[in-house]
Amino acid sequence: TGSSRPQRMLKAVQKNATKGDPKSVISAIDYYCRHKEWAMNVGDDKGLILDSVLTEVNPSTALELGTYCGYSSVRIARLLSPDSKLITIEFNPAFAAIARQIIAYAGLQDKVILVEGASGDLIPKMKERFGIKSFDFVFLDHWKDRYVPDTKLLEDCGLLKKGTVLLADNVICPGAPEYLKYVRNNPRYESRYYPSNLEYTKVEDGLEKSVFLE
Ligand SMILES: O=C(NCCc1nnc(-c2ccc3[nH]cnc3c2)[nH]1)c1cc(-c2ccc(F)cc2)cc(O)c1O
Ligand SMILES: [Mg+2]
Repeated sequence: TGSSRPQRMLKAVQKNATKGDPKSVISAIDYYCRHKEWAMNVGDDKGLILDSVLTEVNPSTALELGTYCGYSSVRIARLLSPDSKLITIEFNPAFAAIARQIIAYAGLQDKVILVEGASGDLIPKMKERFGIKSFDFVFLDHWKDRYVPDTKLLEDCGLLKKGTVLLADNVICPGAPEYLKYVRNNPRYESRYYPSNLEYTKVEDGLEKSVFLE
């Protein structure tokens, strides 16, 4: 059997990036996915918005739902301060295996805790397993029909505090219409849409930033 798209992406990183240099890992993936083979990373355009929100929030504990190959894990972890941590949840073991290698290649394995499993099962275990009181930042980039149930679960598990920032990818394409309705009509959130484009394409997409108010 041949290689998979994530395996080819890892090869491109090992060939074109410098070990321990997160910026070169990000550029190698963006180059490969723009010129060789599209893949569902948040990408360079939306990545700049992710970077600016992260710099503003400067989270001590961040959560990512949907690791895929680790592109956004690297984008997030490279901007975290020394004792901060990113916990990233990935459902697909094959994706997780590649993501671990890409995160390690970037030299960020000490800042990233990659957990394999379903978000719905793992979110309620965050406190007991990782000693998390609450998250300062959550990046939603997993199955789009999980955005609402997992946001509600984070609320119910007391994992959001006043000022926690949720940033959701793909609210236009593939789209998360129920999520937009949920956060935009909810007095507990202050939401704002950041227009951009679907990674490596001219198709419209964007990020929704929602601040938890209580
Ligand atoms: O499906 C996406 N992302 C999700 C992957 C994932 N990686 N991990 C999970 C997970 C992780 C824990 C989970 N727990 C329960 N379900 C889970 C699912 N899901 C996605 C799709 C597109 C896309 C756009 C246009 C197209 F024509 C085709 C595709 C673009 C994007 O930026 C995406 O993020
Ligand atoms: Mg996405």
